[in-house]
Amino acid sequence: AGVLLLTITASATEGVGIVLLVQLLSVIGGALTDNVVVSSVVAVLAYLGIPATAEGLLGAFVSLIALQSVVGYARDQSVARLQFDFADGLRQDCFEALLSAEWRWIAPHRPADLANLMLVEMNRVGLGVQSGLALLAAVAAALAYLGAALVIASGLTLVVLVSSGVILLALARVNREAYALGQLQVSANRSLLQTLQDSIGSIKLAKVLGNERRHLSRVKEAVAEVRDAQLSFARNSSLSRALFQVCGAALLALYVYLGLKVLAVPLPELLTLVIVFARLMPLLMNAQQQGSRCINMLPAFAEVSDFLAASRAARQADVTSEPRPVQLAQAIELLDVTLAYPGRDRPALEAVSVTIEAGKITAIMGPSGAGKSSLADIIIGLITPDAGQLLVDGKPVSGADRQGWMRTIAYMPQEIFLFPGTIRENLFWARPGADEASLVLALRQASADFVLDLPEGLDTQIGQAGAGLSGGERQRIALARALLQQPVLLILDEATSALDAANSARILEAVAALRGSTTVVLIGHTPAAAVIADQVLVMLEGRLAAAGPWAQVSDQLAQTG
Ligand SMILES: Nc1ncnc2c1ncn2[C@@H]1O[C@H](COP(=O)(O)OP(=O)(O)OP(=O)(O)O)[C@@H](O)[C@H]1O
Repeated sequence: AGVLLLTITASATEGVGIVLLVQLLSVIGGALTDNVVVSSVVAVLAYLGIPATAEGLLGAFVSLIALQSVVGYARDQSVARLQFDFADGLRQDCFEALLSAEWRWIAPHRPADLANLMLVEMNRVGLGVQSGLALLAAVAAALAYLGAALVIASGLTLVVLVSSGVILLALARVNREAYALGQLQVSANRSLLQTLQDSIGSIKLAKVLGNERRHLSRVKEAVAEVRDAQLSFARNSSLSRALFQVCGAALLALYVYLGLKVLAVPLPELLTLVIVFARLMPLLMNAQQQGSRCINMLPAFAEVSDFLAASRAARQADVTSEPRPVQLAQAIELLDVTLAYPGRDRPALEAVSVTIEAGKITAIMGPSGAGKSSLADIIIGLITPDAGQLLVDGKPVSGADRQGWMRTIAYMPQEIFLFPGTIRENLFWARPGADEASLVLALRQASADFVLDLPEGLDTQIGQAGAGLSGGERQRIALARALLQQPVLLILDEATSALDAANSARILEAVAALRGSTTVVLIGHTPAAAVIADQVLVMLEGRLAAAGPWAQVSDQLAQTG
């Protein structure tokens, strides 16, 4: 509302300025214009003690322009603030909606696409808002000029109005192209970010394989795609500006001719009209340019608002701010669980029923794609199965309990994440403000007490994503962080598969020591984990193929081949 008020005020000063100008010309020409608006302006000036002389009018004109500049300055500041407030607010809404969405909806999204949406497209939305407000300002100023022109010479102004409308209509095709180019820009931005992320993520591999040039040419292609979309839009803008200028000049010449020869408009008014139209044309041109920029940004806005609507529709139901922790005393059961991902012929899980006893270690094994991670996602409560149930101590985990159940679980994926900062800060993520003794105990339990021997101990800084530590060290710190949570259930999803035998054995030893106190689920391909497990579940093509102690299951597998 503030921006609108400032825009209207700035525009009104433009209109009044013109009226002052016509009055000035009348004074110079010696004939005062007999017009209600002009005489009102003169009356206001008289009230302010400013005489309707050349000096008085010139002084009023300069003061008015100064006022206009001050208001314009304030408006520009407000527009900039509004632009960022809008984009930042939308960014925050999108991120909140993303965090609150069901994992099943989030999982297929590529991180680079989400980053592109939150960074690049959101900035473009901000620029669109800026253009929209500039369009509003240009239209308001044009209306003020037109208002002043109507006061001075209504007939001629109507001709101007109609012909300006015709020019704008003629540019409709240019605007349609601006929209299509905006859509192209969205897909080009997305593919650039994706290509950059892939290439940066695989620099090490590129060096080893010696295919840096291939990466370079892929990035070059993606950059060229973005540049082409931007250049096409710049060409589109320049073309519309050039067309507008030529048509504007031709029309101005026509109006002056009509004013002089046909409508016999008095000279001071005609001169003022020339000024009005000479100022009006760039304003309308600016309005067209800003409008076209706004249209170009519309696909980015559509992308962002579609994403926001879809993530809100995928909102995890029954989210409460204070979830009740779910206790586990006897067993976790899956009953006839079936899960199918969209676009896949075969269900990822088909009628799977398993029991995981509390305090025991369960290993889920099977080849790649057998459904191990999907099974873990259902046990965690991240995904609700299409059919079947998750029971904890015989009670279904659904509604608000699902959130409470997730809070009691620690999950360690293969690609663990350490935040940049100290080891202590990383451990605090699991239990803020945990005392020294608990930290040391968790590190010992996770076989990560090497940390205590580092020169800076718990205050050792670790780089981005845990740089400066070996894979095994990172994994053990992550295990200590998971244990600090004092989880009811600990899930290690392929957590040792990237480690060497010695490191993997260390982690498994630490896990084996949890037997009796924590329920553990180990997911993996290797028998090493199965050996320490009380129970092994073997998955094959989405079905449970065997279940029991490793000795029994391995015999069964050997028999069936
Ligand atoms: N988000 C998803 N969208 C579509 N299909 C998926 C999705 N996640 C998994 N799948 C498919 O479901 C099946 C089971 O996948 P899952 O990740 O559970 O197997 P897995 O046994 O854990 O495999 P791996 O050992 O390779 O991690 C696979 O065919 C996989 O392609």
